[in-house]
Amino acid sequence: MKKLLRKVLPHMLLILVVATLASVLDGLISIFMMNSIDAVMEGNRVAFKEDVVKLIIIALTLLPFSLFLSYSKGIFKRRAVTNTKVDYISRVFKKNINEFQRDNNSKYVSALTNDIITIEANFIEGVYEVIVSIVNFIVAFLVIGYISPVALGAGIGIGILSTIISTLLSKPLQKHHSKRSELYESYTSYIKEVLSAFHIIKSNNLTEKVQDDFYKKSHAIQEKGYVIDKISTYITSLQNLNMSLTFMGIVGISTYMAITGSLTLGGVILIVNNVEKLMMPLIQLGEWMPKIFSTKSLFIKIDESLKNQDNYEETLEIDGFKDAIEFNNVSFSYEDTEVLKEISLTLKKGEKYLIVGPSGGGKSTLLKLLRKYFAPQGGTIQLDGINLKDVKKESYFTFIANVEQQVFLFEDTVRNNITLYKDYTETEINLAIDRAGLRDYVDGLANGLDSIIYDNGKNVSGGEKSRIAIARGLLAKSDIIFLDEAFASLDSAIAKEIEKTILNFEGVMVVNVSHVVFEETKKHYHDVMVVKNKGVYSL
Ligand SMILES: Nc1ncnc2c1ncn2[C@@H]1O[C@H](COP(=O)(O)OP(=O)(O)OP(=O)(O)O)[C@@H](O)[C@H]1O
Repeated sequence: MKKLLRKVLPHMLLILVVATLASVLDGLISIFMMNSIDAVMEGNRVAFKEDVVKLIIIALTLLPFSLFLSYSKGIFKRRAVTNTKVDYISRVFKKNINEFQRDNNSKYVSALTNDIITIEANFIEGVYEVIVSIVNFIVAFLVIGYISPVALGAGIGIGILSTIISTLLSKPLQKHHSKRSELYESYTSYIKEVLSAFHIIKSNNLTEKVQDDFYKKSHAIQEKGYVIDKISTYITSLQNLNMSLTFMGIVGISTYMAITGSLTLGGVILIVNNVEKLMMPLIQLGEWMPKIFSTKSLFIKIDESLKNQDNYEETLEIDGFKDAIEFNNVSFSYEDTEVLKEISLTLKKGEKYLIVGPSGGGKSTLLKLLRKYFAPQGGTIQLDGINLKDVKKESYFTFIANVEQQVFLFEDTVRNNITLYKDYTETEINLAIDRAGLRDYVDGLANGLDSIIYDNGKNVSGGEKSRIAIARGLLAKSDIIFLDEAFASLDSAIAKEIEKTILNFEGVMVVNVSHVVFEETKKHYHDVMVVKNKGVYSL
C-alpha cells in the first residue's frame, strides 16, 4: 500500500496542484459572485460591472484546469494500476521455485485479476477522490471562514464526526473484502480445473454436477458482493443523513445572521453555495475512506502470499561446471516424511547417469536437490568443492538444462523457442538443431526456423517438443542436462534415438530420471542408480 503510494507520489502531487488551482478559482468565483450581488443590492453599477468581468475571466480560466484535472486522473490511474501489476508479477518471479510449486497457481491468477480490480476500484480511484475532496473541502472551508467563522465552526464539527463514522464503519468491510478475495481464489482454481478437464467431464456425463458446483461457487461470491454493497449503502446513508442535518443547520445559522444584519444577502448566497462545496467532499470522503481502508486486508494478503519462507542469502557466482557434484550424507524430508537419509554419491562432469526406482522412492526429490529447487536439511551438496546452497540460482541455472515430460513452448517462432530469446549465430543454432535431431523437422516446415508454434505446441509432436528442449540445452552450452521422465510419452523408437543422441554429448553430464529403461541404451550410462528406502544404490 505504502510502496504503491510512494511510486505514484509525483502523480499525486500533480493532482494536488491542479485540484488546488481549480478549487481556488472556483472559490474566487463564489467571492466575486457575492460581491456582484452585494453591488446590485447597493445599486453600485460600476462595481457590479467590474465583478462580472472578473467572474467571466475566472470562469474561462477554470475550464482548462478542470480538463487537466480529469486528464491527470487518467494518467494517475494508468500509472498506479500498471505499477501494481508489474510489481506483483516481478515479486511472483522472486518466489523460490519449490514454494511457488507448492501453491496452486490460481492464487496468483486470482490476485492479478480479481484483487487488482478491487484495488483499482477502491484504492486507486479512492486516493484520487480523497485528494480532490480534501482540497475542495479546505478551499470551501476557507471561503466560508472568510465570511462567517460561526458557519466555519459548524463545518469543523461535520468533518470530525464524518471521519469518526468512516473509520469505525470500514472495519467490517475489510473482513468481507478479504473473504471475497479467498472465494475468488477458489473460484479461479475451479474454473481452471473444469476447463482443463473439459473432455473428461463431457465423456463421463458430469456436466450437471459441474453446473451445480459452478452455481454454488458463483452464488457464494455474488452473496459476498451483496453483503459488501449492503454495508457500503448503510455507510453512505448514514453519511448523507449527517450531511443533510448539518446543511440545514448552517443554512439556518446564516439566514438568522442575515436577519440580524450581521451578514449581507451576497454573504448568505455565498455560504449556501459553499456549504454544498463543503458537504460534497465530506460525502465523498465518507464514501471513499471505508473503501480505501477495506483494501488494506488485500494488500496484506498479497504481501503474505509473495513472501518466501526460505530467505537464505546466496552469495557465490560460478563460471561453469568443472569437476563433480558430491552429496555428503544428504538427508531430505517433506514436513514429516523423510525421503532421503544420509546419502553420499558423486556425479562427474561429462558422465551419464540413469536414475531408476519404485514410484514414490524419491527420484524426483533427488533431481530437485540437484536442480537447487530445495536445499537438504542434513549434509551438503558440493559443486566443484563449494556448497551448492551458497551458489546463486541464476548463476547455477545458466549451466544446467532441464528436459521434462511436459515441454513448455511459447507462441512464437521455432527459432525463438530454441534460442529462448537469446542471441546466437546461425552456425550455433544449426549445430544445436543437428545434434538434437531436429533437422528433418525444421527442414519440413514451410518457413523453416521462422515458422510459428501455436498454443503451447498444438502443431508440434511429443518427440519434436523433447528435441526442442534438448536443442535449448545444447545451444545454451549447458554443462549438465537433467531429464525428468522426458521419454514417458514418446514412442519407444523416438525415445531411444533421442537418448542415444544425449548419451553421445561430450563433456556434458546427464542425469536421466526415468521409468522407461531400454536395455540397449542402459549399458551406455556410466552408472545406473536406484533410489529406494531413503537411499541411493548403484546397480
Ligand atoms: N511436495 C511434497 N510434499 C510432501 N511430500 C512429497 C512432496 N513431493 C513428494 N512427496 C513425497 O515424497 C516421496 C518421494 O516422492 P518423489 O516424487 O521424489 O518420488 P519418485 O520416486 O519421483 O516417484 P514417481 O516415480 O512416482 O514420480 C513420496 O512419498 C511423495 O509422496
